Amino acid sequence: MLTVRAPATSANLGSGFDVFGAALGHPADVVRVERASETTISVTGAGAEFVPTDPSENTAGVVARELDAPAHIRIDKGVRPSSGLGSSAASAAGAAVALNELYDRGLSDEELVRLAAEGEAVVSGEAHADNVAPSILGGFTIVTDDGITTMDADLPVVVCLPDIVVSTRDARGVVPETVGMDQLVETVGNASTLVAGMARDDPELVGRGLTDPVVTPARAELVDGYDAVTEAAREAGATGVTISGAGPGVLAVCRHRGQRRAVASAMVGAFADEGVDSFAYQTEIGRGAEIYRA
Ligand SMILES: Nc1ncnc2c1ncn2[C@@H]1O[C@H](COP(=O)(O)OP(=O)(O)OP(=O)(O)O)[C@@H](O)[C@H]1O
Ligand SMILES: N[C@@H](CCO)C(=O)O
Repeated sequence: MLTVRAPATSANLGSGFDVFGAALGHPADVVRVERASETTISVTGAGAEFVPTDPSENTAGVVARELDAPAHIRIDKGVRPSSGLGSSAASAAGAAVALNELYDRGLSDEELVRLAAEGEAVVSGEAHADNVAPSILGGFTIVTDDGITTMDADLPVVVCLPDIVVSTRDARGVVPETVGMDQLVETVGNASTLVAGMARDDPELVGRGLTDPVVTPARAELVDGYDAVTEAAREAGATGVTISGAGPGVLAVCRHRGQRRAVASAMVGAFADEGVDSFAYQTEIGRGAEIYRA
């Protein structure tokens, strides 16, 4: 038996659609694996009722199949499904790290990310690595076809999770198929600013770099109260706000840890004013998946 904690993640970070991702200090999925002749899956925790236990439909089950590593897999969901916090990715990442260790396969970090991305494909239809990379590697990650770049980053954030469901499939459906040159230039500028900010642990630069003129405005239509919550977070001192992953989670970057409480309370209050219940995680960019009990 082996246990792995795989953290929630926030993909895109506004200007880095399908490229940027960051691991969060919490919440996390806990994945327990035990060798077996056939893979079985059981799921408990946040939103467990929405998670398939058929291994061919569960991201962790697909990882076991791809690695040819059958196991009894127990997933304790800390990351609510369809949250924008990389829920399905956390299970895939946890399973990849756990099964690699359980079966002593010796995969490299990059191979583990590719394997976990195959697990993700069962949910989104495509193998995205922008959530699984930070869940496995930790910190801030940049995923391109040519490889993965990782960076440690120390940044306080708040992620507010409204009680509405937005599936990644639906959120991808509203993304514009083309962009104008002005939007391209703005996006490149913001993405570059964000990377410089991550390298310097500078919340002002990261906050500025979260702005995105293309994907976030289209997706904001799917998140009731998004504009009001953004404004409230900024008024409470956040340097920047964006949709976390495909939504509906909303991520705000704070200047210092002590500010998170006020930002969290402002975001929850703004959602409440729109008639939406929500919960805010006061967290930070954190570590990747950890094997914490063998
Ligand atoms: N192990 C798993 N954990 C969570 N969801 C899973 C898992 N396996 C399959 N799913 C399915 O994946 C869907 C949730 O994934 P989705 O990508 O929509 O949300 P997310 O991972 O929270 O968001 P995002 O990728 O935007 O951060 C649900 O429909 C759920 O049934
Ligand atoms: N980059 C992906 C993350 C969610 O899987 C998206 O925003 O659609």
